[in-house]
Amino acid sequence: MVENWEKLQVYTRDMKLQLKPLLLGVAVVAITCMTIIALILTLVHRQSAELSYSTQYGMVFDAGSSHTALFLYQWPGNKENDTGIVSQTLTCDVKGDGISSYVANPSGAGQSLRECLDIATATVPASQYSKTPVYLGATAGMRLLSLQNKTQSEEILKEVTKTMQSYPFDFRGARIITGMEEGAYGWITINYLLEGFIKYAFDGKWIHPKAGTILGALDLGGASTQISFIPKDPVKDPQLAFDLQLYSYRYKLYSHSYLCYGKDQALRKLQAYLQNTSRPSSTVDNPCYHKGYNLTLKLGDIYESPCVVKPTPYDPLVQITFLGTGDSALCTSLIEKVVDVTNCSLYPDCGFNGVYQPPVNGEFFAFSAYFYTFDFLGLAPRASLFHVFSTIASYCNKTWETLVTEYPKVKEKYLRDYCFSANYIMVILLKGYKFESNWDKISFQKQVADTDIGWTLGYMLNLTNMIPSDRPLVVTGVQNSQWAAEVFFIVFILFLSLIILGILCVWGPTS
Ligand SMILES: Nc1ncnc2c1ncn2[C@@H]1O[C@H](COP(=O)(O)OP(=O)(O)O)[C@@H](O)[C@H]1O
Ligand SMILES: [Ca+2]
Repeated sequence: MVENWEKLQVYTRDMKLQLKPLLLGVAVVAITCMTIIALILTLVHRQSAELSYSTQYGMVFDAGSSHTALFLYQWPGNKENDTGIVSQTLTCDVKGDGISSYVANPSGAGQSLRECLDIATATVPASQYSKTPVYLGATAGMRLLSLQNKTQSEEILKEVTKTMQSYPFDFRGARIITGMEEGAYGWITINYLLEGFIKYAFDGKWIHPKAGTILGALDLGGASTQISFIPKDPVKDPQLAFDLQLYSYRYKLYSHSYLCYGKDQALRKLQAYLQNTSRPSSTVDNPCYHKGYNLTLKLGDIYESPCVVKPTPYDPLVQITFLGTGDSALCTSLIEKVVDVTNCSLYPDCGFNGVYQPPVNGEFFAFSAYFYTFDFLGLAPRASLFHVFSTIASYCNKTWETLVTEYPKVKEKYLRDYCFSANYIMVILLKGYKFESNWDKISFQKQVADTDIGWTLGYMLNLTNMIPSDRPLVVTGVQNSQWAAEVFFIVFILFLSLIILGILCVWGPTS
């Protein structure tokens, strides 16, 4: 018995001696292999996660009264709830005038969009076409046309729809947006780009920026102009109040769009006023045009718009000639005759033409034609009131001959209109919106973070639900389920290795 017992002990000891290096080897190999596998799996997980986060695209046509432009945006996929993440990939200017000018040839409006759609097709990866939403929003030019002739405006929208649907993108509609939307979306664009709604802090938390970091928006188009801001006190007229809930915060926005008060329609009003006061003469001085610049128009060019009242008698083919006199002060006083800055009968607070407006509040960005005009005159982003007035006066005072030699590359239409536009801007900003004591709060800007300021980005963010009404969740680099799988796998390997090492320890040193 004793002999057998000793034999068994010797046998076991020999076995242990033989197995120990084997088990140790197995443990080391297992730990190494599993660590490698864990690393590979982690990498694979991350890679596949990155693939599923491929860049997404969205685009919006801004069909303005004077021209149409396409804006293509991109953002990392599945991170739509983040903020400050959407950026502008490209812009494309559609050749020709705005879509409302295609009354006689509606299919031409559709055709005009093709060039930009082709460029977008070449830019967006083919795999993303069907996931790329495309919108068209038409503004005041089409608003006016639909007032004049609804059938014609519908015909044009039908044609642009047809063209957009013939591309492989996710067509989400072509419509006329309201003035209120135009104002509110411009305001959303600015504050989204400036991270005024929500900020991603260094500690990984979403924070709501301090009050006062929200800016107001001033947009000057050709046919309408918009003002949008958060007033100090609640908006009294519910028709001009825009209630928004963005990332759990409520904003009570004041927004108004003045139809017919874009700079091109305002110029028509001025021309109509001059024509009316000069009748029956067929020539009249225009102090908003430069000395040496004469312009002959048919009455139809002035009066074929719902923004002006036709005279009686009226013959659209009769001609009138405007003779430029380049007098800034006179130009301003004429503008004050077509923009009613005195009529505030309904409310103590008002903008112009009797429209209710609470006192302006906070900082503002002025974009579109505000920017083009002030940038051309070297007054952007900011200049003192004194400098602004003297610059405008000396520009208006230049003869047409001097201007053409000084700026050979600038379009005649723009060069001719900057004097009027600059004076118009000063009238509506100072006397209309009452920025007299807040002039230094306005900054004339075109872009924020390489993205154009306009209503299109806000429109897309809203329609694709990229600005949730509630606070976004913190987004990690990979999906949560993948994280869980990876963590579980690593813990499992460590556990297994510990068991093997434990067995070795229990068997203890044998030699
Ligand atoms: N480079 C420029 N210089 C001056 N004015 C410009 C320039 N580019 C565009 N504009 C003007 O800006 C205005 C843009 O208005 P638009 O967006 O077409 O109309 P709306 O917004 O009223 O539908 C037009 O009056 C156009 O002539
Ligand atoms: Ca516009």
